[in-house]
Formats: sequence, C-alpha cells, structure tokens
Amino acid sequence: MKILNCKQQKEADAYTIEHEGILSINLMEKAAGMLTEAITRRWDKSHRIVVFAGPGNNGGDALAVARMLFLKNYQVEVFLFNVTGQLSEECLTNIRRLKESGFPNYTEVSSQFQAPKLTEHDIVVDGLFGSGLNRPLNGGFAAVVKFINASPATVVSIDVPSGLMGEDNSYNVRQNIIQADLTLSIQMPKLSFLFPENEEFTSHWELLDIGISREYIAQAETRYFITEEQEMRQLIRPRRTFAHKGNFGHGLLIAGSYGMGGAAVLAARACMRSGIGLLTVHSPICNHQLLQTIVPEAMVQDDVHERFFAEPTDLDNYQAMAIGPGLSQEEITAQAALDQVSNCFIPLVLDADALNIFSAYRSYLNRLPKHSILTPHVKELERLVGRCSNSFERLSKAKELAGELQVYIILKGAWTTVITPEGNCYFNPTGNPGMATGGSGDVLTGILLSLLAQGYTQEEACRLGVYIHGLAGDIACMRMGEISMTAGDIVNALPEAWKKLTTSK
Ligand SMILES: NC(=O)C1=CN([C@@H]2O[C@H](COP(=O)(O)OP(=O)(O)OC[C@H]3O[C@@H](n4cnc5c(N)ncnc54)[C@H](OP(=O)(O)O)[C@@H]3O)[C@@H](O)[C@H]2O)[C@@H](O)CC1
Ligand SMILES: [K+]
Repeated sequence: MKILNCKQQKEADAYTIEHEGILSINLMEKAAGMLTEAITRRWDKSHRIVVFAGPGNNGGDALAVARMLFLKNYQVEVFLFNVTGQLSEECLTNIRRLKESGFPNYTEVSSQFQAPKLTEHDIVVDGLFGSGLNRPLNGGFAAVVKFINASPATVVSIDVPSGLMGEDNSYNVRQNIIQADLTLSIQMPKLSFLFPENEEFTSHWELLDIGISREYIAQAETRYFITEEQEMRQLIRPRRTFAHKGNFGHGLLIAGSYGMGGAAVLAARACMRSGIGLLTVHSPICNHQLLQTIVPEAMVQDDVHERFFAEPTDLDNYQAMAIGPGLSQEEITAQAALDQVSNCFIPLVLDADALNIFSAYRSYLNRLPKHSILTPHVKELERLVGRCSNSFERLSKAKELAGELQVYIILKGAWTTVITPEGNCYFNPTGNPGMATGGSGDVLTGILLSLLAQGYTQEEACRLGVYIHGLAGDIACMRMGEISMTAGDIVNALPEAWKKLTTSK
C-alpha cells in the first residue's frame, strides 16, 4: 500500500472528482457517511457528541458528520471556528445543510471561544484541520487543542489529529497537536502515523476507503509503502515435488561468543525453521556442545578460539552468510569480522555486534559488499549515522546511508522499515511490543540468512523476512502473551506463521 504525502492526497481528491464523475461535495458526503458509521458502531446515543470544525474541508467533513449524527437522534453540539472569515466552499455548503436540517446547537466562533464543559462520557469529533495544515497551530487554535487535550472526553479525529503534519514534524509544537484516542483516516495512512514519537497523537487509527481513484494511486510516485499480506504470499516460492536439500541453499552463520551462545542458537533455529537446505554455524569452541545438542539439524564449525570468533572462514561452499548475533566486540573478533565481511562475495546479513564493529571502525564502512543487509535497531543505527532528534530525521539519514553504501537497511522497531539502496521504504505491519525482548533480532537474522540462501533477492528476503518474523511474533503473543513471550517462542511460532502464509485463505 502506498503512503502519499498531503499534496498528493489533495491531488488524489481532485483527480477522483475530475475522472470519476463525482462532485467534491458528494465525495465529502461519502466520507462523512463512513465516518458517521465508524462512530455509531462504537458509541451509542447515550454519548453527547461535541464537534469542533475548522475552516477547510476537514471542517466540512465534521459538519456533515454532525448533521448525520443529529438525524440519527444523537445529541450533538457544533463549534465552527471561523476566525478569518474564509471558509472553503464545501464547508459553507455543509453549514447551510446543517442549518437546514433544523440543527439547534450550532456556535460559530470568530473571536472569543466559550468552552463547553466536557465529561468523560462525551465524544469530541476533531475536524479542525486535516491534510491542508501547512504550519504548526498557534494562537486561538492552539488554545482549543490544549482545551480538548486536557478534557476527559474521548477524542475522534477526522483524517489526521489536528495540528499533526502528515510527514515531517521536526518543527512542530507538540503541545499544539490533538491527542486522538481514535483517528479515522481517509483512504491512506499518513507517514507520521508510523513514527513512535507520534503514538500519543495517533495510537489507534483506521482507514476509511472512500473510493479515491485507483488509477491516481497506481501512478502516484512515492518512496513509502506499507507491506501487505497478499504481496508476501506471492513472493513465497513453492517447493517442487522433486526438490532436494541442495535446492534450498547452504548458509553460513557466524555467531556466538563465550556467554552469548544463545544468540547463535536462536538464529540457527530460526534459520532451520525457514526453509534452508543446509546450515553451518561457525562459533567459538565453547559453543560446540550447546549447538550440537540444541540445533542438531545444523552443522557446527569450530573457530580456532575457545571463546571468541577469531579467524575468518572460507566461503566457497555457501550461498549466503550472516554475521553478528552474540559475536562480542573483542579486538580479535573485530579484526576477524572486518576481514570476513570485507572479502565476502555472497549475499550477506550484518547484525548486532557486526554492526557495532563497523560503527567503531568507520573507515571500513565503504568496504561493505554492495547489497549487504544491515539490521540495526534505533541505537545501532544512530551509532552509524549519528544521533537523530526524531524518526523522520532518522529515516532520512538511514536512506542516505543505504544510498551511499548501496546496502539494504532494516530499521527495527514498531513498523520495522526496510530501506533499499534506491531509497524506497517498506513499513512492516506485523509484530507487537512483546517482541521487544532479548534475542528477537537474532531470530530475524536467522530467517534472513535462510531466505538469502534459498535464492530470494535481498529486497524479497528483507520484506518477507520482517513480515514472517512479525507474524510469528504475533502468534507467539497469542500463545504466551505480550509480557511472557520470549525470542524462543517466536522461533516456535515460525512453523505456524509459514503455514499461515502459504495456505490459501
Ligand atoms: N472533496 C474533498 O476535497 C475531500 C476532502 N476531504 C477532507 O478534506 C481535508 C483537507 O481539506 P483542506 O485541503 O481544505 O484542508 P484543511 O485541513 O481542512 O485545512 C485547510 C485550511 O486551514 C488553513 N490552515 C492551514 N494551516 C493552518 C494553521 N496552522 N492555522 C490556521 N489555519 C491553517 C488553510 O488556510 P491558509 O491559512 O493556509 O490560507 C485552509 O483554510 C482532508 O483532511 C479531509 O478531511 C475528505 O472529505 C475527502 C473529500
Ligand atoms: K482533524
């Protein structure tokens, strides 16, 4: 699914109006009908609905919703903020329609706002500003936002919480943004909904498909996408009847150190559970027994060192390599890892300590083989690109780095993002906060190695890998709960996740 910017959303509305034979006011009526349905589905008539409408079409939506709720016998109050005397055409039409419906509780605010008393049983409909917001809110509008945020009422925002920019909020004033309990977003999600620091504004959002032109969306250019299940289903390659293990690749996992053998175990188990033909784990001698016992399916190659990865190994027999989980950053390991990675000629995943080593030896960064996959979480990314003050900046810097080094970056967190060397960003919809637990990243590394060894392209492996990892996380969460689930539970849920994604619905 594409994520378009606000300018494109406006163009999409205009294109739909022009090419699909629908009047602007009727498109708004359709949106309002769906918004009203979404509200009445959740709240019955015992709730008073207080509508705050702004001067543009977001306000127009809100006024139409007010009329529809009133005609369904809800108790509704409306405040229209008309401070400049300039209202959009559709907003004006909806004021007229509201009045014609016999609506009694309409207040137009031009200067002084007499705030109503709001209770926790009230529902506020926020239709102050939507995709037309072009600067941070201030003055009277900021005061209204603060009043709504301070009230105990439940807040439903139309399209966007008023005051929130669709993409970059670096220069916004956070106190002047509506903290919505629910955002009913028209047609497409906004990029800013996917950033963790905006959770207080958009913790829950839902999309309403008002029938914006598919043709426009198909040709609209964007760098931002949300991955969909159907796309992932189509990526998965069927296993042929006459297949043998040689068809599914041989992967090399370089992982583990003294006290960190578990990371190698988790990655290896996840790798085996994701369809690879053969796996060799290269680990320090101390982990030999552990690996042979817990992951008997994998072959174990001992390093020369008892406790640490110390000597690069030959890559001739492998189709892909992953390095990093539980590796440590000992000097001897760092040298071996830099050497191993710099000379790697097969598809490669770098995770955890392998990333930290490259952050510490920055001059080696340009020796990273092209199209390597880097899987940093926020802190690991910032070690590479420097501190960032917000998610938009972080994403921009990650895109720059991916372009500069020609690598794939998987930025882990809620809405894990796959960033391609060309600068495309794919946000992953699966997963849950229970996955924020030690070893979860090691599991992802194992899955990625498995997919690369099987011949999936880097982009396919990244997108499918994070999707299945999140899906397994969701299954683990259902089984064990968000609090108790562990990385091992994610591995244990992989079979069901793969089955779910490969059986027809
Ligand atoms: N048929 C359609 O078109 C459909 C449209 N739809 C709906 O329309 C919404 C977009 O409508 P929109 O483009 O009119 O923008 P909107 O957010 O209402 O505000 C624009 C106004 O705000 C003003 N303004 C901006 N920033 C400001 C600030 N900081 N402080 C103060 N003022 C500020 C700006 O004026 P300016 O001062 O910039 O001249 C302008 O007057 C969209 O979110 C969706 O809900 C859907 O129903 C689908 C069908
Ligand atoms: K709004």
